Amino acid sequence: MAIKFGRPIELRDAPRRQTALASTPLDLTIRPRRNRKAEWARRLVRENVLTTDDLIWPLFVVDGTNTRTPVASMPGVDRLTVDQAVRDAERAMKLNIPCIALFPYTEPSLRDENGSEALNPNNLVCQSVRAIKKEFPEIGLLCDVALDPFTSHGHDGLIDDGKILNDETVAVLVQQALVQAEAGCDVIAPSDMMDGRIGAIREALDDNGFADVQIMSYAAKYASAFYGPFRDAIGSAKTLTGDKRTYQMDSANSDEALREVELDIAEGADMVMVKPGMPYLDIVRRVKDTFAMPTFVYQVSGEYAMIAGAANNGWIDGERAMMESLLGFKRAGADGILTYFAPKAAEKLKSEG
Ligand SMILES: NCc1[nH]cc(CCC(=O)O)c1CC(=O)O
Ligand SMILES: [Mg+2]
Repeated sequence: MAIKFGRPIELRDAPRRQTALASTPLDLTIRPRRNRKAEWARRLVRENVLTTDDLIWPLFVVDGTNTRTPVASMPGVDRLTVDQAVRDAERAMKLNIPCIALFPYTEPSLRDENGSEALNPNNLVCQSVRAIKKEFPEIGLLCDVALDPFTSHGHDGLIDDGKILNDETVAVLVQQALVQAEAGCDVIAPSDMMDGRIGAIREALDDNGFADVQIMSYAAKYASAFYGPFRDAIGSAKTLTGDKRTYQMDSANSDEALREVELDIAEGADMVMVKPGMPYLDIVRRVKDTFAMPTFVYQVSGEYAMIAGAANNGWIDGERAMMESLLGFKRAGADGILTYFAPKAAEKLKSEG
C-alpha cells in the first residue's frame, strides 16, 4: 500500500480524528507492526512469493472444431476443441506458464467398461499433445493417467463384481502412459491411486525409450467432494457409480500420506503431488519437510468453483482471494500448483511486473 501525503492510501478517504485519544503509551520494545508500516517494508520482509514459474494450467479438451463450451460449475473455464487448446497453449506461452495439463471429455459412445479409449493413440489427449507440440514444442505437457474419463462407470480402474481391481488396472495404466509418451507427453501424472503403478510405469517407460519422460505422482490423493465440478467437466459426474473411497485416501489421515509418498518416491516418481489443496495444506507441509522432493499441490475444481462462484456473486474479491490462496500453497511448501486460475494469476503477476 503506497503512502500518499503521509497517510496510507487505504486511509486516504477516511475521516481524520479530531483529537488524539488520550492514553499512556505501552512500554513495548517489540512492535511487530513496525515491519508492516509501508509497502516497501512489507516487501522487504516478505517470506514467500508466487511466480508464473509455479503454475501448471489444466485444460479440458473435447471433440469438434473451433468451439469453447463453458463448464457451468466452473465459471471462466471452458471445454476446448483441440484447435482451441492450441490457442490456450499459445496464451500460456505468452504468459510464460511452464506447463499445461490435459483432461479429456470423452464422448459417451466411446466410453466402455474397460476404458479402452484410453489406449487409443489417436484419442483426444494424444491429438492435443501432438497439435500443441507441433506449434509450441517448448511448453511442458502433463497427461493424467487414470481411466475415469474413459469408463462407462466413471471409476479410475477396471471393475469386477463391484470391486476396483488393482493389478489388472495397473497393467492398463502402463499401456495408457506409453500411448501418451509416444504422442509426446513430457510428464506422466498417474492420478488413479492404484498401488504399484509408479514402479510399473517407470519400468515400462524406461524399457521403451522414454527414460526422459518424467513422472509426477498424484501420491497423496484424497477421496474428496471438491472434485465435483471436474467430474462435470469430463462428463463422469452422472455416470459415476458409488464413490472412490477404496482407492483414494481418507481425509482423516495424515501419516498415511507420508507412507504413500514414500512408496511413490521409491518406485521412481520425479515429483509428488498432494490433492486437493486448501483443505490439505498440512499434508503439503509434512510431505515437503519429510522428503524434500519437488512437491506439487492441486487446487482442484471445487476450490476453484468456490472462489470463482463467490466472486461472481460479489461476495469476495475474486482476484485477491485467488492470489491469497495460491500464495498459501507456496507458504505451505509447494514448489508448484495445478490451478484453473493459472492464466489469470499469470496475467496479474505480469501486470505487477
Ligand atoms: N482421476 C481423475 C482425476 N484427475 C484429476 C481429478 C480432479 C481434479 C479437479 O477436481 O480439479 C480427478 C477426479 C477424480 O479423481 O475423481
Ligand atoms: Mg499409492
